[in-house]
Amino acid sequence: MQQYLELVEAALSGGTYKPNRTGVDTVSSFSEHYEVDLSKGYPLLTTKKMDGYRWNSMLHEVCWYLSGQEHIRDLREETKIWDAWADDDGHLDTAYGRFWRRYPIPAAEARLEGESWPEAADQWVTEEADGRLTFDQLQYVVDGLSDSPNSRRFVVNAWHPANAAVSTLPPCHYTFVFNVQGDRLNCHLTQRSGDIALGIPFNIAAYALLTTVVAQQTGFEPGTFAHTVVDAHVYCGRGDRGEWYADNLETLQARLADVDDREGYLAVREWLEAEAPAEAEGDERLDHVPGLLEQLSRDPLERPTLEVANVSIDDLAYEDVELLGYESHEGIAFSVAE
Ligand SMILES: Nc1nc(=O)c2c([nH]1)NC[C@@H]1CN(c3ccc(C(=O)N[C@@H](CCC(=O)O)C(=O)O)cc3)CN21
Ligand SMILES: O=c1ccn([C@H]2C[C@H](O)[C@@H](COP(=O)(O)O)O2)c(=O)[nH]1
Repeated sequence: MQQYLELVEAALSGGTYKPNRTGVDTVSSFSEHYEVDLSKGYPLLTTKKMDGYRWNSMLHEVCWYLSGQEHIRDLREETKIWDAWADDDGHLDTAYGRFWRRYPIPAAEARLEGESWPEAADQWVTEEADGRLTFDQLQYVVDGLSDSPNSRRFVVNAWHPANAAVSTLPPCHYTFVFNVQGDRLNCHLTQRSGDIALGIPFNIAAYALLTTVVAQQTGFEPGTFAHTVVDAHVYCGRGDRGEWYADNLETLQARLADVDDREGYLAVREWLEAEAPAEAEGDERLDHVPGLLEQLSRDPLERPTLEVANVSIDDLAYEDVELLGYESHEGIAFSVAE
């Protein structure tokens, strides 16, 4: 997908050096945006291998979101990608699916005079085992798309400000809006923070799949996936390796400006590996820049397609989604900054 390569190129060429809470530094760019037409195929990256275990992780992650579970006890049987952020019981402080499917409704005593809130018996409201009321934002949107497709209120929000202020990892992709134009269902995702090498390829695949599923369930064609990433960053390593970029980013960017064909990115990578201090033992591949330069040197291949069984968002399971006609370049290993 050319748009992804342009995102990588934009962040590396225009970004600034930015340390952050993880201790793994970044090259970061503000407010990157791109759009993908889903009618032209499924935007699973082809410039690195995304089928096999990566596809498995991504698809189980989407099924976990749809489940509305607040824990990863089922998800961690299938993939380790969320393990580092959960406790031994599988509790996770990041509420994606839980807020999509079970957003908290204020208790009766917390409501102000004149405010409108649904009651326990109302549509899309669940009375939880302990009596709390929650709201199913995703089902509300799916039903609304069928009943009043021209509505401009199809917002699903995973951000709760008070929770986000104390959460160990508040949601990164925190709000999305569906919007119908003609027979096309479009989806706009806003992400506050995006790990370009590891997180974003999964995020693109997940929301393109979600849009395809919701379109199928509501009788629309999958339209455009639009993605805004507020802090779009490339991790560039820990310690001396990360700090090297503080002094050398300008030179790297001058070299990138001189690249005039894909091969040229490999020469930049060679220069970087010769100049930058080696990554310390245990920190290998926390610098994502070399791997992304390798990716920039590769030509995107034809997009695959998706075949999704006709099942509701409640029932969607791993076996219901098939990836067809996928071919890719080799996999690239990156380590995750915790
Ligand atoms: N730094 C960072 N980047 C992220 O993308 C990220 C976080 N933290 N924290 C929370 C979640 C967890 N996510 C992750 C975590 C790990 C991989 C990862 O290691 N991906 C490997 C494949 C691993 C596998 O499927 O088992 C890859 O090569 O894509 C991807 C997304 C996305 N999020
Ligand atoms: O779906 C996801 C989840 C997480 N990320 C990345 C973005 C950041 O690199 C980290 C989160 O760190 P913060 O300090 O909370 O921003 O995880 C992603 O890209 N996609």
